[in-house]
Amino acid sequence: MEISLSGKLAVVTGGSRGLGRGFATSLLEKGAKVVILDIGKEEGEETLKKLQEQFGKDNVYFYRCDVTDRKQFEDTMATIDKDVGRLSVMVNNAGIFNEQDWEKMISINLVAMIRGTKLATDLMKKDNGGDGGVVLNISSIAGLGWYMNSEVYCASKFGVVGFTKSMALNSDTLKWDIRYLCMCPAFADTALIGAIKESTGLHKEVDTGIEKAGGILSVQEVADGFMKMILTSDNGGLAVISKMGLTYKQDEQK
Ligand SMILES: NC(=O)C1=CN([C@@H]2O[C@H](COP(=O)(O)OP(=O)(O)OC[C@H]3O[C@@H](n4cnc5c(N)ncnc54)[C@H](O)[C@@H]3O)[C@@H](O)[C@H]2O)C=CC1
Ligand SMILES: CCCCCC(=O)/C=C/[C@H]1C=CC(=O)[C@@H]1CCCCCCC(=O)O
Repeated sequence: MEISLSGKLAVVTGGSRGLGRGFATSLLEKGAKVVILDIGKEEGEETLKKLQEQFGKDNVYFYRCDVTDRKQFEDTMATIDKDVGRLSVMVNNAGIFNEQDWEKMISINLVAMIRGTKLATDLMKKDNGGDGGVVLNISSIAGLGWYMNSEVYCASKFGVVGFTKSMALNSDTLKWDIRYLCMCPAFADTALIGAIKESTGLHKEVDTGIEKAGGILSVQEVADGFMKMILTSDNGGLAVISKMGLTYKQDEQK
Protein backbone atom coordinates (compact mmCIF):
# COMPACT_ATOMS: atom_id res chain seq x y z
CA MET A 1 0.00 0.00 0.00
CA GLU A 2 1.35 3.44 -0.91
CA ILE A 3 0.58 6.45 1.31
CA SER A 4 -0.07 9.98 0.02
CA LEU A 5 2.21 12.82 1.14
CA SER A 6 0.11 15.60 -0.32
CA GLY A 7 -0.23 18.44 2.21
CA LYS A 8 1.61 16.45 4.92
CA LEU A 9 4.25 18.17 7.03
CA ALA A 10 7.80 16.77 7.10
CA VAL A 11 10.86 17.80 9.13
CA VAL A 12 14.36 16.96 7.80
CA THR A 13 17.34 17.48 10.12
CA GLY A 14 20.60 18.35 8.37
CA GLY A 15 18.52 19.26 5.32
CA SER A 16 20.57 22.23 4.07
CA ARG A 17 22.81 20.15 1.85
CA GLY A 18 23.82 16.63 0.82
CA LEU A 19 21.42 13.75 1.37
CA GLY A 20 19.12 15.84 3.58
CA ARG A 21 18.54 18.36 0.80
CA GLY A 22 17.83 15.43 -1.55
CA PHE A 23 15.24 14.02 0.89
CA ALA A 24 13.62 17.45 1.32
CA THR A 25 13.37 17.88 -2.46
CA SER A 26 11.80 14.41 -2.92
CA LEU A 27 9.22 15.13 -0.22
CA LEU A 28 8.34 18.46 -1.87
CA GLU A 29 7.98 16.74 -5.26
CA LYS A 30 5.38 14.47 -3.65
CA GLY A 31 3.39 17.47 -2.40
CA ALA A 32 4.56 17.56 1.22
CA LYS A 33 5.42 20.74 3.15
CA VAL A 34 9.01 20.60 4.39
CA VAL A 35 10.79 22.17 7.33
CA ILE A 36 14.58 22.00 7.18
CA LEU A 37 16.49 22.09 10.46
CA ASP A 38 20.22 22.69 10.20
CA ILE A 39 23.09 24.23 12.13
CA GLY A 40 24.41 25.92 8.96
CA LYS A 41 22.61 29.27 8.63
CA GLU A 42 24.00 30.45 5.27
CA GLU A 43 23.62 27.10 3.53
CA GLY A 44 20.15 26.70 5.05
CA GLU A 45 18.98 30.08 3.82
CA GLU A 46 20.41 29.46 0.36
CA THR A 47 18.66 26.09 0.12
CA LEU A 48 15.44 27.62 1.45
CA LYS A 49 15.52 30.30 -1.28
CA LYS A 50 16.11 27.76 -4.06
CA LEU A 51 13.44 25.33 -2.84
CA GLN A 52 10.90 28.12 -2.29
CA GLU A 53 11.45 29.32 -5.87
CA GLN A 54 10.80 25.78 -7.09
CA PHE A 55 7.97 24.68 -4.79
CA GLY A 56 6.39 27.88 -3.41
CA LYS A 57 7.02 30.08 -0.39
CA ASP A 58 4.41 28.42 1.83
CA ASN A 59 5.74 24.92 1.29
CA VAL A 60 9.33 25.22 2.54
CA TYR A 61 10.70 26.51 5.85
CA PHE A 62 14.15 26.70 7.41
CA TYR A 63 14.91 26.93 11.12
CA ARG A 64 18.48 27.23 12.27
CA CYS A 65 18.78 24.55 14.93
CA ASP A 66 21.66 22.67 16.52
CA VAL A 67 20.12 19.26 17.15
CA THR A 68 22.63 18.58 19.94
CA ASP A 69 21.16 21.50 21.93
CA ARG A 70 18.28 19.86 23.79
CA LYS A 71 16.34 23.06 24.52
CA GLN A 72 16.81 24.46 21.02
CA PHE A 73 15.62 21.21 19.42
CA GLU A 74 12.61 20.94 21.76
CA ASP A 75 11.65 24.61 21.30
CA THR A 76 12.04 24.41 17.52
CA MET A 77 9.78 21.36 17.25
CA ALA A 78 7.17 23.07 19.48
CA THR A 79 7.34 26.23 17.31
CA ILE A 80 6.85 24.16 14.16
CA ASP A 81 3.81 22.48 15.72
CA LYS A 82 2.32 25.87 16.66
CA ASP A 83 3.23 27.92 13.57
CA VAL A 84 3.48 25.48 10.65
CA GLY A 85 1.29 22.48 11.42
CA ARG A 86 0.95 18.93 12.63
CA LEU A 87 3.97 16.72 11.96
CA SER A 88 3.57 13.59 9.80
CA VAL A 89 7.11 12.73 8.63
CA MET A 90 10.33 13.04 10.66
CA VAL A 91 13.68 12.43 8.98
CA ASN A 92 16.59 12.24 11.43
CA ASN A 93 19.41 12.71 8.92
CA ALA A 94 21.92 15.16 10.48
CA GLY A 95 25.26 13.42 10.89
CA ILE A 96 29.02 13.92 10.82
CA PHE A 97 32.14 11.76 10.47
CA ASN A 98 34.80 12.83 12.98
CA GLU A 99 36.63 10.15 14.96
CA GLN A 100 38.78 12.84 16.64
CA ASP A 101 35.77 14.72 18.08
CA TRP A 102 33.98 11.46 18.83
CA GLU A 103 31.77 12.71 21.65
CA LYS A 104 30.34 15.38 19.38
CA MET A 105 29.80 12.70 16.71
CA ILE A 106 27.84 10.52 19.18
CA SER A 107 25.80 13.60 20.21
CA ILE A 108 24.76 14.31 16.63
CA ASN A 109 24.58 10.85 15.04
CA LEU A 110 22.98 9.00 17.96
CA VAL A 111 21.73 11.19 20.83
CA ALA A 112 20.03 13.78 18.59
CA MET A 113 18.53 11.01 16.44
CA ILE A 114 16.99 9.49 19.59
CA ARG A 115 15.76 12.91 20.73
CA GLY A 116 14.31 13.69 17.29
CA THR A 117 12.48 10.35 17.28
CA LYS A 118 11.03 10.95 20.76
CA LEU A 119 9.98 14.54 20.00
CA ALA A 120 8.34 13.43 16.75
CA THR A 121 6.59 10.53 18.49
CA ASP A 122 5.04 12.91 21.03
CA LEU A 123 3.71 15.15 18.24
CA MET A 124 2.47 12.35 15.97
CA LYS A 125 1.00 9.74 18.30
CA LYS A 126 -2.73 9.30 17.94
CA ASP A 127 -3.45 9.05 21.66
CA ASN A 128 -1.95 12.55 22.05
CA GLY A 129 -4.02 14.26 19.34
CA GLY A 130 -1.59 13.46 16.51
CA ASP A 131 -2.39 11.91 13.14
CA GLY A 132 0.24 9.15 13.19
CA GLY A 133 3.06 9.19 10.66
CA VAL A 134 6.53 7.97 9.87
CA VAL A 135 10.00 8.44 11.40
CA LEU A 136 12.90 7.57 9.08
CA ASN A 137 16.36 7.48 10.65
CA ILE A 138 19.51 7.60 8.53
CA SER A 139 22.15 5.08 9.53
CA SER A 140 24.84 3.76 7.13
CA ILE A 141 26.39 0.60 5.79
CA ALA A 142 28.67 1.28 8.76
CA GLY A 143 25.64 0.52 10.97
CA LEU A 144 25.64 -3.09 9.78
CA GLY A 145 29.36 -3.81 9.31
CA TRP A 146 32.73 -2.54 10.50
CA TYR A 147 35.29 -0.29 8.86
CA MET A 148 38.91 0.59 9.48
CA ASN A 149 39.62 3.72 11.60
CA SER A 150 35.85 4.26 11.99
CA GLU A 151 35.13 2.83 15.47
CA VAL A 152 32.92 5.55 16.87
CA TYR A 153 31.15 6.29 13.59
CA CYS A 154 30.28 2.57 13.37
CA ALA A 155 29.13 2.54 17.01
CA SER A 156 26.89 5.55 16.41
CA LYS A 157 25.37 4.04 13.26
CA PHE A 158 24.87 0.58 14.84
CA GLY A 159 23.04 2.53 17.55
CA VAL A 160 20.73 4.10 14.96
CA VAL A 161 19.81 0.64 13.63
CA GLY A 162 19.27 -0.90 17.08
CA PHE A 163 17.25 2.03 18.40
CA THR A 164 15.01 2.32 15.35
CA LYS A 165 14.30 -1.42 15.05
CA SER A 166 13.46 -1.53 18.77
CA MET A 167 11.21 1.54 18.56
CA ALA A 168 9.29 -0.33 15.86
CA LEU A 169 8.67 -3.12 18.38
CA ASN A 170 7.40 -0.78 21.11
CA SER A 171 4.13 -2.19 22.40
CA ASP A 172 2.39 1.16 21.84
CA THR A 173 3.42 1.59 18.18
CA LEU A 174 0.11 0.26 16.80
CA LYS A 175 -1.89 2.56 19.10
CA TRP A 176 0.27 5.50 17.97
CA ASP A 177 0.01 4.56 14.25
CA ILE A 178 3.65 5.48 13.63
CA ARG A 179 6.10 3.56 11.41
CA TYR A 180 9.78 3.57 12.42
CA LEU A 181 12.15 2.99 9.48
CA CYS A 182 15.90 2.93 9.03
CA MET A 183 17.95 3.38 5.87
CA CYS A 184 21.65 2.48 5.49
CA PRO A 185 23.35 4.21 2.53
CA ALA A 186 26.70 3.08 1.05
CA PHE A 187 29.13 5.81 -0.11
CA ALA A 188 27.16 8.76 -1.46
CA ASP A 189 28.37 11.86 -3.25
CA THR A 190 28.34 14.49 -0.49
CA ALA A 191 30.76 16.53 1.62
CA LEU A 192 30.87 13.62 4.11
CA ILE A 193 33.28 11.68 1.85
CA GLY A 194 35.95 14.38 2.33
CA ALA A 195 35.37 14.22 6.08
CA ILE A 196 35.77 10.40 6.07
CA LYS A 197 39.08 10.67 4.18
CA GLU A 198 40.39 13.40 6.44
CA SER A 199 39.32 11.80 9.71
CA THR A 200 40.45 8.21 8.90
CA GLY A 201 43.51 9.18 6.84
CA LEU A 202 42.36 6.49 4.35
CA HIS A 203 42.31 8.57 1.17
CA LYS A 204 43.23 5.79 -1.29
CA GLU A 205 41.27 3.11 0.60
CA VAL A 206 38.05 5.11 0.46
CA ASP A 207 38.48 5.57 -3.31
CA THR A 208 39.11 1.81 -3.66
CA GLY A 209 36.09 1.07 -1.45
CA ILE A 210 33.93 3.25 -3.69
CA GLU A 211 35.26 1.48 -6.81
CA LYS A 212 34.62 -1.96 -5.27
CA ALA A 213 31.09 -0.90 -4.36
CA GLY A 214 30.39 -0.15 -8.03
CA GLY A 215 30.84 3.61 -7.77
CA ILE A 216 29.48 6.41 -5.68
CA LEU A 217 25.73 6.84 -5.16
CA SER A 218 24.23 10.10 -6.39
CA VAL A 219 22.05 12.05 -3.96
CA GLN A 220 19.13 11.30 -6.31
CA GLU A 221 19.72 7.52 -6.07
CA VAL A 222 19.65 7.68 -2.27
CA ALA A 223 16.58 9.95 -2.32
CA ASP A 224 14.74 7.51 -4.61
CA GLY A 225 15.36 4.67 -2.13
CA PHE A 226 14.32 6.95 0.72
CA MET A 227 11.02 7.80 -0.99
CA LYS A 228 10.28 4.15 -1.72
CA MET A 229 10.69 3.39 1.99
CA ILE A 230 8.54 6.34 3.11
CA LEU A 231 5.73 5.41 0.72
CA THR A 232 5.67 1.63 1.04
CA SER A 233 7.70 0.19 3.91
CA ASP A 234 6.06 -1.56 6.83
CA ASN A 235 6.89 -0.49 10.37
CA GLY A 236 10.40 -1.74 11.25
CA GLY A 237 11.70 -1.59 7.66
CA LEU A 238 15.51 -1.66 7.55
CA ALA A 239 17.11 -1.28 4.12
CA VAL A 240 20.49 -0.74 2.50
CA ILE A 241 20.74 1.62 -0.45
CA SER A 242 23.67 0.79 -2.69
CA LYS A 243 24.48 0.62 -6.39
CA MET A 244 22.37 -2.59 -6.35
CA GLY A 245 19.33 -0.50 -5.38
CA LEU A 246 17.20 -0.68 -2.21
CA THR A 247 17.54 -4.02 -0.39
CA TYR A 248 15.58 -4.85 2.75
CA LYS A 249 17.39 -6.77 5.49
CA GLN A 250 16.29 -10.02 7.14
CA ASP A 251 12.56 -10.57 7.31
CA GLU A 252 11.69 -7.24 5.65
CA GLN A 253 10.72 -8.13 2.09
CA LYS A 254 9.53 -5.46 -0.35
N1 LIG B 1 27.55 10.54 2.26
C1 LIG B 1 27.68 9.25 2.58
O1 LIG B 1 28.48 8.52 1.96
C2 LIG B 1 26.87 8.66 3.64
C3 LIG B 1 26.15 9.42 4.56
N2 LIG B 1 25.44 8.81 5.56
C4 LIG B 1 24.69 9.59 6.53
O2 LIG B 1 23.80 10.46 5.85
C5 LIG B 1 23.51 11.59 6.66
C6 LIG B 1 23.68 12.86 5.85
O3 LIG B 1 25.04 13.00 5.51
P1 LIG B 1 25.57 13.73 4.19
O4 LIG B 1 24.47 14.40 3.50
O5 LIG B 1 26.39 12.75 3.48
O6 LIG B 1 26.57 14.78 4.84
P2 LIG B 1 26.67 16.38 4.73
O7 LIG B 1 27.85 16.75 5.53
O8 LIG B 1 26.60 16.80 3.31
O9 LIG B 1 25.32 16.90 5.44
C7 LIG B 1 25.11 16.82 6.82
C8 LIG B 1 24.23 17.96 7.26
O10 LIG B 1 24.01 17.85 8.67
C9 LIG B 1 24.12 19.16 9.24
N3 LIG B 1 24.48 19.09 10.66
C10 LIG B 1 25.68 18.71 11.18
N4 LIG B 1 25.66 18.88 12.52
C11 LIG B 1 24.43 19.35 12.84
C12 LIG B 1 23.83 19.75 14.08
N5 LIG B 1 24.48 19.65 15.24
N6 LIG B 1 22.55 20.20 14.05
C13 LIG B 1 21.89 20.30 12.87
N7 LIG B 1 22.42 19.98 11.68
C14 LIG B 1 23.69 19.50 11.67
C15 LIG B 1 25.21 19.82 8.40
O11 LIG B 1 25.21 21.23 8.56
C16 LIG B 1 24.85 19.35 7.01
O12 LIG B 1 23.93 20.21 6.39
C17 LIG B 1 24.46 11.48 7.88
O13 LIG B 1 23.75 10.95 8.97
C18 LIG B 1 25.53 10.51 7.40
O14 LIG B 1 26.12 9.84 8.46
C19 LIG B 1 25.37 7.45 5.65
C20 LIG B 1 26.04 6.66 4.78
C21 LIG B 1 26.83 7.19 3.70
C1 LIG C 1 36.54 0.83 2.44
C2 LIG C 1 37.32 1.71 3.39
C3 LIG C 1 36.38 2.48 4.22
C4 LIG C 1 37.09 3.33 5.22
C5 LIG C 1 36.29 4.53 5.59
C6 LIG C 1 35.09 4.19 6.37
O1 LIG C 1 35.20 3.62 7.41
C7 LIG C 1 33.81 4.61 5.89
C8 LIG C 1 32.72 4.37 6.64
C9 LIG C 1 31.37 4.70 6.28
C10 LIG C 1 30.95 6.10 6.31
C11 LIG C 1 29.80 6.23 5.59
C12 LIG C 1 29.62 5.04 4.90
O2 LIG C 1 28.59 4.64 4.44
C13 LIG C 1 30.90 4.35 4.93
C14 LIG C 1 30.89 2.90 4.65
C15 LIG C 1 30.49 2.59 3.23
C16 LIG C 1 31.25 1.44 2.72
C17 LIG C 1 30.60 0.88 1.49
C18 LIG C 1 31.38 -0.29 1.01
C19 LIG C 1 30.47 -1.17 0.25
C20 LIG C 1 31.13 -2.46 -0.13
O3 LIG C 1 32.25 -2.72 0.29
O4 LIG C 1 30.45 -3.19 -0.83
